[in-house]
Amino acid sequence: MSDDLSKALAGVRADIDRIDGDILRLLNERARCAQRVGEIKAEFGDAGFIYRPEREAQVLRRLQEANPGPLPGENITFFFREVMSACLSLEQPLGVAFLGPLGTFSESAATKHFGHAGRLLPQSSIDDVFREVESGHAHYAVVPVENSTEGAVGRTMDLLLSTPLRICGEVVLRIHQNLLTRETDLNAITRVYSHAQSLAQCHEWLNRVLPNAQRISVGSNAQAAQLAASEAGSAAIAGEAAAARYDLPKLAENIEDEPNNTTRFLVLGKHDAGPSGRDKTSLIMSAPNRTGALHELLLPLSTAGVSMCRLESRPARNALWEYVFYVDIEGHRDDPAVKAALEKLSGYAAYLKILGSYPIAVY
Ligand SMILES: O=C(O)C(=O)C[C@]1(C(=O)O)C=C[C@@H](O)C=C1
Repeated sequence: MSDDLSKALAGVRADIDRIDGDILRLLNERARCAQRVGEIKAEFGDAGFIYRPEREAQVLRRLQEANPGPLPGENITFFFREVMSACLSLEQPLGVAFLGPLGTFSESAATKHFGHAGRLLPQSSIDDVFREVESGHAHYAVVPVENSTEGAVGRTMDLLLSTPLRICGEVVLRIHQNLLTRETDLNAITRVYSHAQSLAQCHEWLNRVLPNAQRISVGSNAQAAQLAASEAGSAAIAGEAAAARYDLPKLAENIEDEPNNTTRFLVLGKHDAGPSGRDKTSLIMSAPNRTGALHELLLPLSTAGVSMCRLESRPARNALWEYVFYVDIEGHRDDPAVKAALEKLSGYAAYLKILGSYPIAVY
């Protein structure tokens, strides 16, 4: 290194060292504030629910708006989620259940939302994820609910019908699929393992590039990666997290057919969230079995000026050819317009369950 270069770098590096020192001091000062918040919650008998999704969403939105750059807003969100995760763990370390094994997109969604200080509790089925929180073994659950290419996740939708848990947040994750294998030549691949949804998301790519490989559906794409890591001639379709976890090279990247492939996850706990200013409310309802009943059911929403952002129907399971409707609306259940619409709705609906109000995902 030339002397001039060393001198020029030393000056800027001294600035970086000084700034890092300031950041370190400020981070710990912030952590002490969070500890104090925890003590205040305890003093006021409010220690049960340390995690405050509405407050976290407000913090992240404010910082995104205030961000002058050059760091992109997405990075700011990532850093501050980690900061809040670390601060929260000083108040109370959170156990977060999700569909395992480690390396699934559900794990990525759980860490994206709760940061790395959360205690990850991988489960072997979506039923177990719900049970883990219902029984009090975990504080929160993160479950996939819909994918932009493949639609609703049926098991999650069905379990929402009967669970006492509440939705307190949502996580939106861009899904990039990769072909993971120890093989170095596509021609050597005779079997491709993945979760059925991931196989479907890469259907056209597989038809084009590996038309003769057998497609084998397994419980999760992390499990697929485990299999591909141990069997010659096999590959897995899975995400970055599985590639890193099982040390599998990527022979092809971003092989999903739909470039905007995105999955929405729900955060479930024993409470919903307070109003954050930009919220959603999720409901399940059923209409009486007569002409125009669904129209009547949705009318209170439009007359109150409440926007509907999602409507899905599913078989009621307890009666043939009867359906329940899953509806997401904009706003918090405490907002006057939403409150009025829900009151009206409860008069029309044969069945109405409010799953929770929660902040719209920040990313
Ligand atoms: O404001 C609170 O209630 C806190 O507990 C502090 C804090 C934070 O670090 O900003 C931590 C955890 C909560 O989920 C929300 C925010």
